[in-house]
Amino acid sequence: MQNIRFDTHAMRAKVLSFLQTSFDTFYEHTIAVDQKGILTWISQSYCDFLHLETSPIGQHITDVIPNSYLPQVIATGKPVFLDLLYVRHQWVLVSVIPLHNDLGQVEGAFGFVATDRPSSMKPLLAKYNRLQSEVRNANHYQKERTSRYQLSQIAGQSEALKQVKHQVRQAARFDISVLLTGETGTGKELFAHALHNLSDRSESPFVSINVAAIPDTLIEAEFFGVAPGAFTGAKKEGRAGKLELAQDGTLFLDEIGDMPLVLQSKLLRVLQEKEFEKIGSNTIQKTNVRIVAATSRNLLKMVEDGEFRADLYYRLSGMPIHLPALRERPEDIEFIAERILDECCIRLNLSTKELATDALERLKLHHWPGNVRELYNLLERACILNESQTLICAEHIEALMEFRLTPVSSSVSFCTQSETTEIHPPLSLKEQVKTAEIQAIRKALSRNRGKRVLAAKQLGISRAALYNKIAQFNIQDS
Ligand SMILES: Nc1ncnc2c1ncn2[C@@H]1O[C@H](COP(=O)(O)OP(=O)(O)OP(=O)(O)O)[C@@H](O)[C@H]1O
Repeated sequence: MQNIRFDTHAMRAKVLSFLQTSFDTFYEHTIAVDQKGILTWISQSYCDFLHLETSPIGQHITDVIPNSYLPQVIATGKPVFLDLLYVRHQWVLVSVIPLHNDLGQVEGAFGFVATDRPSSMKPLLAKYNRLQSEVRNANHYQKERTSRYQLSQIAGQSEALKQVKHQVRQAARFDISVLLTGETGTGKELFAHALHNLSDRSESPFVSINVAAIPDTLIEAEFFGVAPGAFTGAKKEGRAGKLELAQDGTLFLDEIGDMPLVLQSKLLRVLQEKEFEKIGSNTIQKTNVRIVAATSRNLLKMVEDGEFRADLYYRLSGMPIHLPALRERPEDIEFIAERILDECCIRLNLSTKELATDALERLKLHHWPGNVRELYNLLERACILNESQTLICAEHIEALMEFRLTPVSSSVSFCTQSETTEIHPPLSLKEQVKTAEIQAIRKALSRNRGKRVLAAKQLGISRAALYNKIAQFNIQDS
């Protein structure tokens, strides 16, 4: 059933009426939109499920179900069969089919929810997750070159996030370089995947390279590849670099601020000339990739300080997109937290959990230096430690927040819950946060005997972000 066509209006009306009744019988919920995505019909059961008090007929589908597949089906004319969709804090199994007119043009689409019952979804979701992880393990090499996330999977309803999504959609339409900036853990990599998936290059590879994670001595080989027999010890058959693997697709350069100056010049040449040479080769290879770069560092400041090439900066930032920190969009915390709780419970095979109102309020008060990654780690621990609970409360959250801000005398100290609290005039929030970060970093470094990679992991931030903070706060290794 690729599409539905009708020879006459009368037949169309008859068939549509028949289909609506049948679908209403066979499926839990049904919905229909016109070619502009405006809702023309919705079953009462779907209204109930969505907790809609007034009829949504006449509204745009994304105002009712923000991540619906219907706009995609209208745009592409291709159906979606039995896919998972996250609606009203739970997964549902949906199908969407386009409706074509006599000229073959899409004139609307039908959506069906096959089931919304968590009990019947659980085995399916568990199997889905298991299969996904098997595929990941079995085909890790290939996986590195595929893009995993869609824009609709990025949770959040804040104006700031909507603006970012809009910019990503726009950037995806044009073949320009994109520079994603924002603090660690704000979702830069997630958006890079989504951008690739939305672009015309989505059928080609998505290849990522974390510049900060590769030693300077190896980065050129990783980037450009090595010609056969280039040097003693090199593989006889040579090795393809990430640039070559990303041919026709997207090359994601994470932590671009950590790129050595020598490689910056070479990357500039790739961007300008669209060609490169493998290490140990004189042959020039043509390249066709879209570069999406990301950094949590202040690249403009690095340009001023002579640490980053100005010409490369402007080449990379064809479309600069800034991701706001989580603390700047507290209204997103609820959506993201619920998504994380569901994901964690399914992945860890735990009973379903919800967030209590006081827990949400507590989460909104936190500063989130590690942004969504930190939130993810905290909620994952909350799920594990409160395995038998169905409600995650403020006290569960509080217990996991390593440092509680407690003003003591003229300075800020960080007490565990068992320590007493004195009330004194508080310092500014900025000062308190800074002190908290310094304390947290010192503690993580000392716990991990100065090993920064381990400390960064424990803090839920990237290695590069940790290096930045150590320099910024002038923290000495003890
Ligand atoms: N809006 C969101 N909805 C759901 N998950 C999110 C969202 N934003 C970020 N995440 C999750 O947070 C984690 C960190 O995201 P990501 O790695 O994309 O951040 P980043 O900005 O690239 O971090 P870094 O600068 O440290 O590399 C990932 O697990 C990602 O899936």
